[in-house]
Amino acid sequence: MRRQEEAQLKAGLLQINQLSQQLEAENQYLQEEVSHHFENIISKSKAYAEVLHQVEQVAPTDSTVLIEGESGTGKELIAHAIHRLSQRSQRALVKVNCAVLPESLIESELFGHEKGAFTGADKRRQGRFELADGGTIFLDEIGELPLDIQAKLLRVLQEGEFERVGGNVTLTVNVRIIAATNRKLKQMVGQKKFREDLYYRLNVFPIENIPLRERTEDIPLLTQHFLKKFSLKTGKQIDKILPKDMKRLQQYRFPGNVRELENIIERAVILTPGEILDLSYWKPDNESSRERSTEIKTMEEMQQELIIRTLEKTHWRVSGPDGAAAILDMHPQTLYSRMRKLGIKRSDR
Ligand SMILES: Nc1ncnc2c1ncn2[C@@H]1O[C@H](COP(=O)(O)OP(=O)(O)OP(=O)(O)O)[C@@H](O)[C@H]1O
Repeated sequence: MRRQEEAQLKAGLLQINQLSQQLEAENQYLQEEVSHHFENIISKSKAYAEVLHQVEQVAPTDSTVLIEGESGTGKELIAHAIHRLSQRSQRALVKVNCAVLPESLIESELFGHEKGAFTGADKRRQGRFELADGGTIFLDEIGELPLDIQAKLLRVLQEGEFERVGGNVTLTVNVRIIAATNRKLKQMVGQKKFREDLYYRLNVFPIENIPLRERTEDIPLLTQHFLKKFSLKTGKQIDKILPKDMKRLQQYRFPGNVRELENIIERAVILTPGEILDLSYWKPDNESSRERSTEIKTMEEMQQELIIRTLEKTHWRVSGPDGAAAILDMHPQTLYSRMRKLGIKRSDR
C-alpha cells in the first residue's frame, strides 16, 4: 500500500514538474515576443503595429493628431509616445481632461485668467496653453468640450492666439495639439454638438486605436506584463498563469479594453497566495463573453453536452428501449459510469 502511495506521489510530482516547465517555456516565449521600441506599449498584433507605425510617422512633424478609440485602449499612452518621439520632447506635455473640468472653469483652465476676472480670481493665473508653450498639449475627451470653448480653441488652432479670461491682451503660443476622443466626432458634427470647422482642423492626422477584442493575440503579452508589474508592486513572486485561464481571458470581449484587463490582473495578484495566478474570482457575465457556440470545446465538454441533451430527451431514463443508453448505442452500465466520471447528475433530484 505504501509503495502504491509513493508511486502515486511521484507521478503527481512529475506532472507538476512538467506543467511548470511548460509554463516556464511559454513565459520565455512571451517575453521574447515584444520587439518594437516603444518601451511601455505592449503589443505584437499586426493591426497595432500599423498604429505604432503611424505614431512614428507623425511624431517628428508638428501636425495636429486626433486619436480616436474606445475607452481604455491606450490613447493617452499613444499621446505620450508621440510627444516623446517629437522635437518637443524636452519641453512639457500638458494634459487636459475636458470631461472632468466643470463648464464654468474650463475656459480659465485652458486660457488662464486675470486678477479679478471672476469671484475668487484673486491673482493672475496662467492657463494650460501658456504652460504648454514650446511643447505639446494633450486634450483628452475633446468631444466633451462646450460649443463656446470650441470656438476659442479653433482660434488657437488657426492663429495660435487667445486672451486670458477677463483680459484684453492677446497672447500667442507655439503649441502642438494632440486630441483624443472615445466618441465619434463625425457623428457629433452631424448632431451639431461639435463644430465642423474645428473637427476638420483637428482631423489632420487621425489615428484609430483598436479595441482589445480585435487583437486577442496581445492578451497573453499584456497579461504577462501586468503580472510582472503587480507582482513587483505587491512583492509577490507570481509569474505563471494556467493555460485554461489564459483561454478564458482570450475569449472575453473586454468592453473596458486594456484598462479592464489591467484591473482584473491587479485584483487576481492581490488574491493569489502562491506562484500561479489564481483567477478563480473572475467570473465575467455571459453577455460579455463571446458566444459559447463559437468556443472550441474539449472532448469531455462535448461528451457531457451530448449525454445531458439525450438524458433530457428521455426524461433522464437511462436503460430500456427508449432510454438514453439505447439512443447513444451504449450499455447502460457504461453510460452510468461515464455519467459518474463526467459529474452528470439530474439537477432537480
Ligand atoms: N499597449 C499597451 N501596453 C501596455 N499598457 C497599456 C497598453 N494600452 C493601454 N495600456 C494601459 O491601460 C490603461 C489605460 O490606458 P489609457 O489611459 O492610455 O487609455 P485611454 O484610451 O486613454 O482611456 P480613456 O479613453 O478612458 O481616457 C493604462 O494603465 C495604460 O498604461
